[in-house]
Amino acid sequence: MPAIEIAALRKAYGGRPVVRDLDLTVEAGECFALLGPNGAGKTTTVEILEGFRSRDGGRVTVLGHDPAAATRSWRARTGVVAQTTGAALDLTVAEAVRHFAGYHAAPRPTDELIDAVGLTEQAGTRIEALSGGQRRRLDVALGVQGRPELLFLDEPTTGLDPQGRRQVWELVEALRAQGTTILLTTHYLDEAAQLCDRVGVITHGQLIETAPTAEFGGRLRDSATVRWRDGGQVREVRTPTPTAVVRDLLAATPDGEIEDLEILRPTLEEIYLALLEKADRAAAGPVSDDPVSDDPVSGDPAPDTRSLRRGAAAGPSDLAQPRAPRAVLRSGS
Ligand SMILES: Nc1ncnc2c1ncn2[C@@H]1O[C@H](COP(=O)(O)OP(=O)(O)OP(=O)(O)O)[C@@H](O)[C@H]1O
Repeated sequence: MPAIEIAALRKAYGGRPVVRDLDLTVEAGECFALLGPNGAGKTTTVEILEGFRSRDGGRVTVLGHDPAAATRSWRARTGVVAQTTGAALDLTVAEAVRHFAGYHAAPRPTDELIDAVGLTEQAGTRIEALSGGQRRRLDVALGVQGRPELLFLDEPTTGLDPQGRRQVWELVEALRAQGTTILLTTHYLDEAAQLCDRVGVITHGQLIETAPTAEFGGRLRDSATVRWRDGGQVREVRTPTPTAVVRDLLAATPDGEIEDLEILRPTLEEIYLALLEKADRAAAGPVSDDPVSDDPVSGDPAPDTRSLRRGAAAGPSDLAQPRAPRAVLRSGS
């Protein structure tokens, strides 16, 4: 049985829809990352799944139950790291952890848990005296304290320093290895790529893309940028067929040496931003969906390889601003 099943979920605030016919299935043991811009509807969706927010329509099943009718035993099987902390500020870290241990049947040992989130030195510090990042670490500790089957992580590493992020990642990886299902919302694409099996992108309350992390972006991922230098000028073409572009370039290069030739693939972040731009364009009006006639990342027209020859005038897509995608091949002088 999937850990989470959502069908046609709807939610509006004051008549304004913020979750619109959302469908999603998360399998047991899976880590799923929900990405999306501010206000996209991520927290609203997650809070409905947690049983903390009502829905207006659709079917939702979490660990076999409707969270709208959450029971104590069902809650004990889920862990929540929300965006805002709930622990009393005058407790020390250790007191808070011991206090919340009482809510769980088999809590993780206090010292082990505090150590796992890197708060051992702050165990005797009052929560009100912790930095924002240290409080976030405590939130994470309290969310995983009850060894949940399903863990909701709402932007768990926002505000953490790089070391804190790594510690939370290690904790999440350990939980995954133990079979915990994880639903993670994040603005960090590297975090989604590092931790999760699948990612989904939500914008305007709709899921516009769901894919295994390795396949995220579909044909956007297949788009490449061929960049080279021609007479001191940087030239650039975006294309789904970089080999053909390089072949044309070589044919037009008498000495067989293309200066500063690079073939670059879009980063996860570029793919994500391209998906959002496309969704924004679709929301604003009809767009072309033809994979050949449009460059899927830039939205530019497909390159005319005839214009690649040295000395030929470059069209607008040929000279698009370089955007520093990840290099996968580099050659040249
Ligand atoms: N209780 C509420 N009453 C009215 N509007 C709300 C309420 N909670 C959220 N919203 C609105 O619903 C929309 C979606 O909010 P939500 O918090 O789900 O987005 P999000 O994707 O989690 O954003 P972020 O990345 O900023 O956390 C936003 O426009 C927000 O202002």
